[in-house]
Amino acid sequence: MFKKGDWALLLEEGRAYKTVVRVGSGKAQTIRGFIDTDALAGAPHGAVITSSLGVKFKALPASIFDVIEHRFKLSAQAIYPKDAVHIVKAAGIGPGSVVAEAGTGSGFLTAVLAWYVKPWGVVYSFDNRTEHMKTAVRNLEAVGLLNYVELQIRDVVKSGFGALRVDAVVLDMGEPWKALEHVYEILRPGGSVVIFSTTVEHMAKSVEALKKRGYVNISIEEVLVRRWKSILGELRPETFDVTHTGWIISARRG
Ligand SMILES: C[S@@+](CC[C@H](N)C(=O)[O-])C[C@H]1O[C@@H](n2cnc3c(N)ncnc32)[C@H](O)[C@@H]1O
Repeated sequence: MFKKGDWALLLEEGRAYKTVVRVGSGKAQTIRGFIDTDALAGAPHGAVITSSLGVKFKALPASIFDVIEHRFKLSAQAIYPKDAVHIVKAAGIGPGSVVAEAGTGSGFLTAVLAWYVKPWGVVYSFDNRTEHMKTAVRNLEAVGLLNYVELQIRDVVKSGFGALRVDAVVLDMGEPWKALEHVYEILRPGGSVVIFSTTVEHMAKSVEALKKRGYVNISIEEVLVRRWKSILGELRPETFDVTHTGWIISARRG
């Protein structure tokens, strides 16, 4: 049953349109008319709700990825979910992990990291720009994950990460190779560093710096996801899709 404050995924009946609304937040505007989200409070999962334009939606509990995709605000280029979950795997992150991240940006990746380290772990997340941090706070609050994140305004190239000891470090920032010296100081032996790079030049500099600093087990991976139409009689790849995002470079502190 939905309760006030839950996120609901609304699937238009018979069509591909979907959106996410917050239960009990009054009228929510969609391209199919207004939804009375108060009417969802107390309704069972799977209930049908009708918009002000008479369009019917099936309401299901939204996943963390539904909320990130439909409701997070963007103030810097964000990591796509396909890359975020692969970063989690590459860094060996799980419940209880202690992770440092730079930069926070809009907190898309931070939310995914926090989702995986909870309920015992923590994500220390750094950004040198206040305006991005404000967006991240708003996004993390929206999904109830702020308690698992320690945010700090800090230039990690100039000032490092402070006195931390972490299991993994994730870098999605300009010139991450310049932060690797500080990463080494906080990473426990055997811990993982993961760098997200969007260009070949960026990737080459990161790999070179990892080798120079003695990191081991360096690996470069790219996550390619091809979406297909799920309409019977039209089962084929989507015509338009995201083609390139970036490379995930991972290494261990030896
Ligand atoms: C591409 S965005 C990160 C997006 C984030 N991973 C997400 O999924 O929302 C890069 C961020 O790195 C921050 N940044 C760049 N250089 C930095 C530095 N030296 N120290 C800390 N943060 C830095 C920028 O301010 C920016 O917010």
